Amino acid sequence: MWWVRRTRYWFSTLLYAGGARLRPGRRTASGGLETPGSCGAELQGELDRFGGVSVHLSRHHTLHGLDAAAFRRLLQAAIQQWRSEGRIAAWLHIPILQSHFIAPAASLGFCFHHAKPHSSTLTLWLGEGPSRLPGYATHQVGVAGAVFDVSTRKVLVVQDRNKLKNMWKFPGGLSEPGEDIDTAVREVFEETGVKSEFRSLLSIRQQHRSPGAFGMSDMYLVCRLQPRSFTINFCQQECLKCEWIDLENLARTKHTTPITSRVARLLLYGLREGFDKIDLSMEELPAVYTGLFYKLYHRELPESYKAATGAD
Ligand SMILES: NC(=O)C1=CN([C@@H]2O[C@H](COP(=O)(O)OP(=O)(O)OC[C@H]3O[C@@H](n4cnc5c(N)ncnc54)[C@H](O)[C@@H]3O)[C@@H](O)[C@H]2O)C=CC1
Ligand SMILES: [Mg+2]
Repeated sequence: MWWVRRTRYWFSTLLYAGGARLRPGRRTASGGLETPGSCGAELQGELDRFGGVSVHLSRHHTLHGLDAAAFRRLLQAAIQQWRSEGRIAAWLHIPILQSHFIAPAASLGFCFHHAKPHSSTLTLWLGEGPSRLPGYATHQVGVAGAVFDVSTRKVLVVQDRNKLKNMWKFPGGLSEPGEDIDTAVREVFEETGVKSEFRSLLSIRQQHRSPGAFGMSDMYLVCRLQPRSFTINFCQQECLKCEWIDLENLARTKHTTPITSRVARLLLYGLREGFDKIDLSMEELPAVYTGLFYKLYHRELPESYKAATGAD
């Protein structure tokens, strides 16, 4: 019951963060603050395991109607308190409709950490020396499917409608948050109408400063998929063409991208020597965090090694 544990953890951190909870005062009719100790506006934080304080403004109903200057005073008092308590960082989660609190927070040293469609998160390092807070996510993950039919030796390829050069490539696209590498199965179906099953991971490309990733880094993974249907019904918005083509032709043609050409040669090698020579197969394992699982990809380990400790 991981969620029971999580709920308990949340309450205990909230209680432990009692010191991080402030009552600097209440707004008066004139917009000022009354003396500390009175009830009213307060910034209630949760302590994280590193000693940082996290404040979710959406949980602070007393902030409604507060102007930027009053919020700045409240936050300034809170920062002073957190410093005196030895907190190492402050995290401020601001709903988009309370974005007028961003400027006063920035004037006190807060910077953007990340933004989601309906909220932004700002941080302030309070510890010694330069900030040790990790940055936000830096990569996007694109997954493509090399759908290969062993009996006909044909592989499914598309030409992108939005590209300047029309090269053959494997159908694929960006992984949604929380989605597994078998994004490839979904993307292949959405782009081509062909149903398939995941077999293995074949290659990983990492590229930095990618224009398609808003200047961030791009991981592009190609999977080997087994076709479960063959009729093509391709997406007209994304693709110009979609065909089953001979694998040897794909390995030879100039009308393809270098990565597609390399993976075609990898598939040819697998076809001749056995796919176990090229496949990174997948196994689902329990994570150290209770209730969570992950998928691990590597070359097949012989049974005799699976339980081995490494000692002779
Ligand atoms: N070597 C290869 O064979 C290639 C590999 N890739 C990799 O494929 C992955 C991405 O796959 P895609 O098929 O491009 O993604 P995708 O299939 O998830 O979505 C692409 C579609 O999103 C829409 N779109 C994207 N950016 C847009 C924008 N700025 N404005 C409006 N619409 C927009 C367009 O409709 C586009 O057709 C990346 O990891 C990339 O590195 C991409 C091209 C070639
Ligand atoms: Mg695509």
